[in-house]
Amino acid sequence: MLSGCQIGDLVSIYADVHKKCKKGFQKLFEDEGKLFIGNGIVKMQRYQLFSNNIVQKGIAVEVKETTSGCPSIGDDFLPSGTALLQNLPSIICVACLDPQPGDTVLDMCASPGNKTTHIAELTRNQGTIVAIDKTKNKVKQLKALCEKFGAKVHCFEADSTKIVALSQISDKTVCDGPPFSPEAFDRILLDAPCSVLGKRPQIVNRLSKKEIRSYVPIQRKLFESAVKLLKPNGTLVYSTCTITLAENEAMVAWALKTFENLKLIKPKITMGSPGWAGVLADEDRRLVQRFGSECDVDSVGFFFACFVKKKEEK
Ligand SMILES: C[S@@+](CC[C@H](N)C(=O)[O-])C[C@H]1O[C@@H](n2cnc3c(N)ncnc32)[C@H](O)[C@@H]1O
Repeated sequence: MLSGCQIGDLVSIYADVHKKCKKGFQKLFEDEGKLFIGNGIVKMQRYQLFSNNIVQKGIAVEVKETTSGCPSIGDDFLPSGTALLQNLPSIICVACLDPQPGDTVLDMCASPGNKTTHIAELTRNQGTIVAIDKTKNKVKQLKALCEKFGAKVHCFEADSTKIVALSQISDKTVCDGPPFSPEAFDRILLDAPCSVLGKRPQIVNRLSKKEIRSYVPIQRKLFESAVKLLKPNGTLVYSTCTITLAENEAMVAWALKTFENLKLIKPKITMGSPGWAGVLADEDRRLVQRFGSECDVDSVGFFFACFVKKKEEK
């Protein structure tokens, strides 16, 4: 922000891709990593942003136009607790989990709880919903969001790769938290930790190839827990907000090969494009749902697949 900028001035907004612009820099910043992203109106002056001992909170520049075309939608857009804005594929993937009143549902990787609250809404708060996340702070966020929306959810801090009991537990219910008896849930959402390459807008990504590849082992372990915890005839939705073949189609191919009792099914809503070629049979590619830049629907990069657990024949 240039010296002399006044509240109400129209200014251009740039991303500093190479992180070279120092806080409080007074001269015009020039760098090849300076990327124009939109225009806005000044709401705070330099001294409010850069003086010592100032708690930097609030809106400094109100965005009016963006190169991405996305509207600026903050917390003030709608009254608190009335609606939660989500990207289209995230909404569709929970709609395809199709939770019903009375169902016992597990959200294995739930924080901050966007999909959990949607699940509660679809069950009309008449299901038994269990939501897990790995760290204390994330569970705090999850509980806060559920509370804000009046979603009746049992939230627990746990590693979802380690939540399956070795055998049936008779003296406790899923509401008491993990470990859970095998085959305890009607529906399971595995919205897996992933390389998040589908996020938009994404001006720059600093993940190394090693980091991008690091998610598959944990996704497989989570999948193993999910299959064990699913009731026969139960529904499992696996989703990621990334675009790699390894975390998406290849994960589905691995699951179908590893768990003979798992069947890929056609989702209730099919707005996504077929999966990428290479690892899945053509009929299976048509069942999985891929979203992203080269797909028909204009949305973030996202992937999901719906499975049903076949009943064992006796
Ligand atoms: C894609 S985010 C979930 C987003 C969430 N479903 C939503 O819609 O708001 C993945 C989450 O998985 C959590 N996570 C990662 N590893 C986990 C594990 N082993 N057990 C449980 N949660 C885990 C992360 O903390 C993160 O919050």
